Amino acid sequence: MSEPVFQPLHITPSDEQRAIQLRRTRLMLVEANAGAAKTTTLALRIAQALARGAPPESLLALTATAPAVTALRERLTAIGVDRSVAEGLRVLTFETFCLDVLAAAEGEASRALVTPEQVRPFVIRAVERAQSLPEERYPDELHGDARPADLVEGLLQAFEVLRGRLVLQQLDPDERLTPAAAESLGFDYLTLRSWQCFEAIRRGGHPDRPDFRTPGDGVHDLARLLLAGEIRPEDGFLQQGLSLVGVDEMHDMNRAAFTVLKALLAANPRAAFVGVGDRDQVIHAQSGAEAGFMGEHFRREIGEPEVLPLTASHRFGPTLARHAGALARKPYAASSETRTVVHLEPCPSPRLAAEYIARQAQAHLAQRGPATFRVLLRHPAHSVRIEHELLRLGVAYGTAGFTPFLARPETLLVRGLHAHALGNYAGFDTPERRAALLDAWLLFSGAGIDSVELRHLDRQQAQRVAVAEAAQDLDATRRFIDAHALRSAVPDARRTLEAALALLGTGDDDAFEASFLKVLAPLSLARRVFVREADATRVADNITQLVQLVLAEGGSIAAAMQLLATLSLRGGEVGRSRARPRVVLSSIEVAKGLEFDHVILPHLTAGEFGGGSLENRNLLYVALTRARQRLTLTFDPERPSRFLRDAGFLE
Ligand SMILES: Nc1ncnc2c1ncn2[C@@H]1O[C@H](COP(=O)(O)OP(=O)(O)OP(=O)(O)O)[C@@H](O)[C@H]1O
Repeated sequence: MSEPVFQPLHITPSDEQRAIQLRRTRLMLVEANAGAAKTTTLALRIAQALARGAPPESLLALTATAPAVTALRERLTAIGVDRSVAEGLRVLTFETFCLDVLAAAEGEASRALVTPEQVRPFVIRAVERAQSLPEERYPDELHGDARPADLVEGLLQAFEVLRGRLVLQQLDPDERLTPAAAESLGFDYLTLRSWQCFEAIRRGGHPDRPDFRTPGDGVHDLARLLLAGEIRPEDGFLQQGLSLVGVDEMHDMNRAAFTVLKALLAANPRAAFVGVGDRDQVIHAQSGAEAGFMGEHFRREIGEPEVLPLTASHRFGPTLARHAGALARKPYAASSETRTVVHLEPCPSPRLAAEYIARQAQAHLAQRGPATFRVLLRHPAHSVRIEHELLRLGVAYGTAGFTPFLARPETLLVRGLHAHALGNYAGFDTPERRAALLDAWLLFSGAGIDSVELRHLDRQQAQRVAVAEAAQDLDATRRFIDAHALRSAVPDARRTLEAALALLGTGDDDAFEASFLKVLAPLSLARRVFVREADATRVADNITQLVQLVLAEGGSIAAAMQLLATLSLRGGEVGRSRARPRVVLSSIEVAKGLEFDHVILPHLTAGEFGGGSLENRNLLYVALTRARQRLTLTFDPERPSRFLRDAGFLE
């Protein structure tokens, strides 16, 4: 009897796609260029399994990131898998999958610490513990000039690598850590001792589960427990009766995820495996992602896969394929009927670029078709001017991967300082808006809530209650700023904020232009709050962009602030509209795996897109290859990015 063959809607699969869809090989890998239909073909393979009668719960698709989950779900419904079936399928990030397995094994989920700011106190405690353990054999290796608080950023980065690469698991269990062993693992002794203490704090205190998990710890903990034999493939937690395991974006896999995959395949010997990826899209190398897991490691540790090709891009035409191929230095064919237009727009200043992009967005919306329009940004600070122009023109837009600039705490702080200095709270007319403003004040002032009535609550809850109460009316808001946000501020922050208030209180526009940024010192202000230097820099850049924008308005500072208040109200209305916005500004990371009819990639100017590192090149490669019909690149003609030449856009 011939078997049923799934027939997709809207597309006619190529012979290469059909081969992957129908092949019953146990292990299959597909390495292919962006847009060559990897995700679609994985979706076809899953749909084929359903057509053969596989129960939906026996199918599992895993990805490294949340955007890749969205992309695969979209493809499944696009090819005609019934929406209710598609929604019921397990398409998960490795992290979510592992957290589910751990919750089953441990009986209860551990609490999640998500931001570096939440993790910071534990890192500091870990360093202090490492430096004071009485049994330490190499105390001299652990004391330098830096204070533990100054080490946090570097340690968090190192911890991400240690987690993803399972570095300490490479040591013999009986081997003690020595400075020489640390060096052979590529880390300094203090980092590894601090990590051991951090892990002891994180995992101590409860016999069955860690006290908390940070992002990546789901995969890390499950991999660790598997390697230690504390959870075994045959224990049942991984035996899930699977008939198919698919992995999308497999180039983003690290050692920890690979360890879980290996155990999962061992626990489900009847499951076929299909992995798809593109080594030029590795953008998570900082957590140990390596294309080798779809190459030599796979062969050595899991088995010899059948490798099937997907040769040509179905997303865009030959011109864009040629540029993407030049950038990644590899052959790139296109079979798409689409003649993707590539347009270079020289923009001598960021302001001109923002105006150009906003006009393009406006023209796009005027067409009223279903086509999608996405502006992909290397840095969220680049969105400030663009959003400003969009708001001016009344263009409805959304953001993905970052907060709209008017809702960012640093924007609220600058507006709030001006409002407080002049007693004019225009734009802060609802309790929600005032609460957001007060949260921003508390964030940057470092002030805690010290109230006898709220002592029974933790810091976050106490802040929520106190802020909600103070935001009820304007007078209470004002009083709260004076009595809490300023008076209980950490001394440095208080001095800075009071100086900024004094400057703004003069109403002197020349003084604002000459000294506001000097007085506010955004980078120092942000460094007090954020652990990662990159976050502090981003926030400081946003403040600088905002101040430049206020100055560029040309009129008085008060009028510019009033305009921001008006635009903020308008932005709020846009945000409340239920329709899916057809113009979206996003980071490149969250656009991975997705595609749009018109993509604009601004600021391909020297120094703006990051250096010529492999990570930046891969980010650009991902960004370019999101376009279907039109790709627009803006750049300063005096200082074009070297990538424009590498990709053959410029001679
Ligand atoms: N046989 C086909 N005919 C026409 N279009 C197709 C066909 N197969 C896939 N496509 C279309 O090609 C586009 C790219 O497919 P897909 O997103 O699966 O590529 P990908 O290789 O996963 O891309 P990326 O690496 O960027 O994630 C989609 O719009 C998809 O609908």
